[in-house]
Amino acid sequence: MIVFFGPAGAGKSVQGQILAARMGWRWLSAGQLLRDTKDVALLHVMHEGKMVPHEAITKIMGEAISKSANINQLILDGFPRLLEQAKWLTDSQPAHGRSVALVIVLEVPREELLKRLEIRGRADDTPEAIDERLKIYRIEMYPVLNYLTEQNVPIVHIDGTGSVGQVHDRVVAELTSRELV
Ligand SMILES: Nc1ncnc2c1ncn2[C@@H]1O[C@H](COP(=O)(O)OP(=O)(O)O)[C@@H](O)[C@H]1O
Repeated sequence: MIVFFGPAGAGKSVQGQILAARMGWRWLSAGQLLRDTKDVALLHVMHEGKMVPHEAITKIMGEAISKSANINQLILDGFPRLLEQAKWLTDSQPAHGRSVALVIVLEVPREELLKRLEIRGRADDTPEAIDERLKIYRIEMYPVLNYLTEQNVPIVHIDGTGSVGQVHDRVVAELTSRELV
């Protein structure tokens, strides 16, 4: 599994989808899987930019990972976001028969994130929800990355600015140097 990590607007989904399409891998986006449930209570939480309950997101991600048994490599996007999710993921690695090969942290300055989110204009991209999501990221990123470091999960920080193609090239160069492609 390769995890794309970063704040809202960093380009996790775009990069995750391009990489999956190019390599024949599967892209599993927490946000997309949650939206696909059409569950009114979950959608309400998402609309406020808050995190959905642990049980809900781990059930959805766990099922999606289990259903992907025949897929060579999985790209996780937007999961794990919280420490308890990171713990769940490393604890369930043996059950899934997969481990996290690399965490890619996409780095983009705040002003650029805000510009990108304004252009995206998704239903849950209200100023309040964006603020809340960026705040949660600032608070949670260190516990999650520290925990994964302690677990010897490789982490790389990649510059997420520039064109989609430029960022993709940086990602592929990193995966190539680690012999993951
Ligand atoms: N790992 C997660 N745990 C809990 N809630 C999540 C998680 N991932 C996504 N969500 C919910 O889905 C919303 C949209 O997430 P996502 O599509 O990844 O967009 P963004 O990258 O812009 O935050 C989040 O604001 C949150 O409510």
